[in-house]
Amino acid sequence: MGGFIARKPDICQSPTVQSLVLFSTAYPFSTSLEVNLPAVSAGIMELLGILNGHWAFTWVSQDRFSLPVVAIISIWIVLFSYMFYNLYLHPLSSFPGPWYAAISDIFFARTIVSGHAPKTIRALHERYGEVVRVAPGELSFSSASAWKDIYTQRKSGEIFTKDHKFYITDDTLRAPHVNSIINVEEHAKARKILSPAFSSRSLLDQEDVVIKYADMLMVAIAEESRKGPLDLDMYYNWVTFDVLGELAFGESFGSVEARKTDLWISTIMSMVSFIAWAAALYRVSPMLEKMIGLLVPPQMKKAAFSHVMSSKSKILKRVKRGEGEKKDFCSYVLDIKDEMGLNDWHLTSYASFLIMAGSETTTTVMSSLTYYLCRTPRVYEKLKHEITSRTATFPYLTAVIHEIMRIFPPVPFGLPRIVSKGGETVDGIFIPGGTTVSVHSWSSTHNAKNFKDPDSFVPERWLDPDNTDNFSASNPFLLGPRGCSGQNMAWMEMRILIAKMVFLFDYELVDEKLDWVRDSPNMIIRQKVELLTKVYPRDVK
Ligand code: HEM
Repeated sequence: MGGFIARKPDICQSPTVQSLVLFSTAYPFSTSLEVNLPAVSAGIMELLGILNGHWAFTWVSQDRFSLPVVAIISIWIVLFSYMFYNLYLHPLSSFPGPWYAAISDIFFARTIVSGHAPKTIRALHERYGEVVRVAPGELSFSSASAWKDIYTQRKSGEIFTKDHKFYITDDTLRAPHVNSIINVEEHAKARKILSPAFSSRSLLDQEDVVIKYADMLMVAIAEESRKGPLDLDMYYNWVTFDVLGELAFGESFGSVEARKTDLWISTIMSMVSFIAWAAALYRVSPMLEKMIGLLVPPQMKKAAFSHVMSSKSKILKRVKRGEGEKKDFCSYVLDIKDEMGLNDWHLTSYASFLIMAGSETTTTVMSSLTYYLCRTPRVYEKLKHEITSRTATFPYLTAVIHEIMRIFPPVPFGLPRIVSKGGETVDGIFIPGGTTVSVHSWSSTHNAKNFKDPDSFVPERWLDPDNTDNFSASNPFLLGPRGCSGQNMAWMEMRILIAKMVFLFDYELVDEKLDWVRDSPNMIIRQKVELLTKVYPRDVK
């Protein structure tokens, strides 16, 4: 027995215990809904005070446990109470979902970086229904009506804001850009200033650029295909990046011409993985996210850093060059530079986002379509017939593009938004304010309630007047004020590339066992998969 009065202060007064308690309460509850954080922390301190007055006090005073041990036990109690609270007392506790997703953010964080998020979340929807609690403060939806409820303006005039846990920004690697600005007014300003870049007039100029690079690509494919099978995913990547390079910086990456992947392109996937890791770590603890450099594989960190540095040098080169005859995307970003207080990191971030947003997505559509056309010769023949007969309009081509973006949405993830203060109704259900909500795109387009035979590639569904599918459940470009600005450009580019590919070539997959859905890892967006294809220029076969 030791003289505890002299040796042991009240454990609640210990700065170490206090900071541990505050940290362990603050960070888990910070992901929770409209919780009064000081009140929760005070409650837990009170609880520790009671413990201190009873067993902890006695046990420490009797030298059975040292102060650090009591602190650790106390933290376990706090964590246990947190999990218990999440499971049984939380405002979302009545929503369906697995217990392991409800108790902490770890399950969802792991899902983000697992590479299998679309499959995992779809399986949860199939098991628990159209609304699933995927994290303590987060609900995922898969119904058609939730899209409008979550992403468009509410009757009250409010818009659910983007969730900062996902759209993380800092002043260097992830400086805010048009897509990641959280503040509604600030975003509206940035979007408005950029809008001329996406007008119908600009689209006409952009079409010339797309045709130029699409023609170069066709020549490259025709010539290279004589040497053996081609990884078409890489070829599509070259062309979409070159187009965006020219449109964004007034200078392409020169990949189609050199038939070689630029360093910028080769590091972009590491940047996306880095962003996915940041989002995953931030959910577990903002402190962990700050240590991301120590936690992700060194090659990923190196590639992400090199990507940012090459983006920065590209944008600075563009700024130095000044305005040319034609405006590029950078011209519009530079127009808002002073008004919005953008520094070099912001400019880098804008450029990097615009290029990534406009190229990886389109590449995904092109590669996925090549795969599905090879696997569904009926559709390929029908499309070939439409394109080679040069009709005035191409309704089947349009249906094919809708269907490929349904079966393999380029952004398959649920884009998270925060329910406004006071709560709102989503899909007919009242959701408390502060809840993170999203429509999981992949689950919505593979929900059998929305689409018959959701795993079958059937473009005809988009043309059949008697079809009963719910087309409003497929929104590859999102809806509302935060929807894709470049969708007209994307449609134009996809139509040109697909029409040229189908007009000029027949193709066949080399790997008979390739399963595009199973074999495409996903980190927010699809990661690269080799799409080795034997290409036959039509008159050669
Ligand atoms: C098939 C191709 C494409 C798909 C499926 C697609 C999809 C999307 C989606 C889902 C968003 C919303 C992201 C979010 O809320 O976090 C988005 C935003 C955006 N996309 Fe696209 N996109 C495509 C092509 C393009 C192209 C070619 C451009 C042109 C550069 C572009 C520019 C943008 C921009 C600027 C935003 C941000 C809009 C804002 O926040 O105001 N996208 N896109």
